[in-house]
Amino acid sequence: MRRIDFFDTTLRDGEQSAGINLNTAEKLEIARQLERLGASVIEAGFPASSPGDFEAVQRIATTVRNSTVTGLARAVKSDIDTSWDALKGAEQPHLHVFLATSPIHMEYKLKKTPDQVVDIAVEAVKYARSKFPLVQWSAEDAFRSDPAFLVRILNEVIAAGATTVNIPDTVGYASPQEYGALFRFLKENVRGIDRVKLSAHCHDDLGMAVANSIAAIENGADQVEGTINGIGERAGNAALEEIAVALHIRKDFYNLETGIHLNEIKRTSELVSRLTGVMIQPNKAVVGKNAFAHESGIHQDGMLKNPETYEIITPALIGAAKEPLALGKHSGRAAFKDRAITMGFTVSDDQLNEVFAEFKELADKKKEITEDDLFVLFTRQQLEHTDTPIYDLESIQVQYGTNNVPTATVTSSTPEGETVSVATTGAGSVEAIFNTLELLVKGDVHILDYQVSSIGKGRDALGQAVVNLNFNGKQLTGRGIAQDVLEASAKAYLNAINRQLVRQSLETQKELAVETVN
Ligand SMILES: CC(=O)SCCNC(=O)CCNC(=O)[C@H](O)C(C)(C)COP(=O)(O)OP(=O)(O)OC[C@H]1O[C@@H](n2cnc3c(N)ncnc32)[C@H](O)[C@@H]1OP(=O)(O)O
Ligand SMILES: CC(C)C(=O)C(=O)O
Repeated sequence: MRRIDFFDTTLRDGEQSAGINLNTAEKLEIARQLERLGASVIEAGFPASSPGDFEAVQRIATTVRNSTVTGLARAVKSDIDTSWDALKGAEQPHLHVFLATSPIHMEYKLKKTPDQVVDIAVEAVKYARSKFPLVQWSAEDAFRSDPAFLVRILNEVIAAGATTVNIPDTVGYASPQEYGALFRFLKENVRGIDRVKLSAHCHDDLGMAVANSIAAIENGADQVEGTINGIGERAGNAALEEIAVALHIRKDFYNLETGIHLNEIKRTSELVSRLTGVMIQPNKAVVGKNAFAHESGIHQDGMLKNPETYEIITPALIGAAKEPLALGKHSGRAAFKDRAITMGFTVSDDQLNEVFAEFKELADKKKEITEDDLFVLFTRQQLEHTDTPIYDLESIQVQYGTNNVPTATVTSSTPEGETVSVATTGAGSVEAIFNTLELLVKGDVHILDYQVSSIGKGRDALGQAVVNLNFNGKQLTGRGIAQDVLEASAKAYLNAINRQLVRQSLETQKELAVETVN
């Protein structure tokens, strides 16, 4: 049976969504889960773009073994060299190098003639192949390129040693018929195209990314690229979980296999949503909260008589069937560890002891510990390990009354190692907290977005806050979880600020390392 490879770019194109910033521990956790999901290729980042991306790609390349790990590079020698340093420890070092081929990108962005673009692409692929056994070349904005020019440049990059060629619809402009026709045309006209992998990369600006990816598959693509939950630049990328489930459910029509373990989809989707802070719309295909909810009487009647009347996908297929609650206040370490492993987490004994203590604390406060709560405990544990001095919230007190001015008092340790208490007022409790924290961090902070949600069900569910803010000119997203939403809000704010401190510290370390070498 023909196989379609899944190239996951959640950690690169997905992270390019406005406001998403993942740290290395979060990226590693997502990469491990993508490996379990069965992604053929994981694009872990853009190593030359920042020390943080470099570190994450390097960690993922040396950790993941069952998926190929790649990183993105411009057609520039220094980007390729930096990517090699990040990726050389991988099982099968793979580079993804790109250059735009559409008239508008060549003329206005690159300021190069088509001939120059061909030469730069060929040189970059040859140079990349002198280091990497696997090199994917992407024609950025391929769909808006002249098809004859695409044939010419693809002939050249394949001759230069590209092992995969990718034909992106960078701005989400294609319709399925047109995108499929382009793949058929390239299959029929490019020399050596059957010797390399042919890849599709679609964006969702007109809501057609998944349909376009499937059209490419129908017309000869060997690989599809996309992200979990469809996150990504602007309107996002093709949602990989939707493509995988569509190919499975309509196997009778497509007759293809993918290597994707469908029962890992729900867990992967939740992990990505929680760590990025990007909520999943309730009616989203496959992973939305309502994807399996049958509300109206006629549908419910049909479901009761025969579920197949209205249900084409079962929750169990994507791993969404919930286990009965197994853990509570009286549970011990063995059952707890077993549950962590079943949920797909990799935790050392030290980490386990730490999370177990938090679990016991939570079990004292809550009647029921759900899988959602456990998920929060495990992911939080992965987030908060850093050697960089950061702000650590010790306590928060808020005075609120309908006839009082809300006042917040925060006590926190600072990166300088002091413990300070600050207090001020605001128009509401949350504003009072944010104003107080702004005094604490002594910076220029603008709140761009703020969301609060509950994790799990019931009135004693944990509260999650996501704060998107601008701190001294940098856009950052922070997440906080606590029993109380005000505490969660303060934690989310400080989490965003701490991310910038960790990033700055990585940049300083890199500059010092460069100075030492020089
Ligand atoms: C379609 C996509 O998703 S492509 C991936 C997009 N992702 C990102 O851009 C995220 C990471 N990017 C970054 O951190 C920065 O843009 C960097 C570090 C890569 C470069 O930063 P800077 O050196 O400041 O350059 P800046 O971003 O302003 O401009 C990009 C430059 O790269 C050039 N360029 C763009 N694509 C390519 C390419 N594929 N190959 C070679 N050069 C390229 C542009 O023409 C421009 O060159 P110019 O400065 O001579 O005009
Ligand atoms: C780098 C390429 C593959 C890309 O992200 C795009 O064209 O959208």
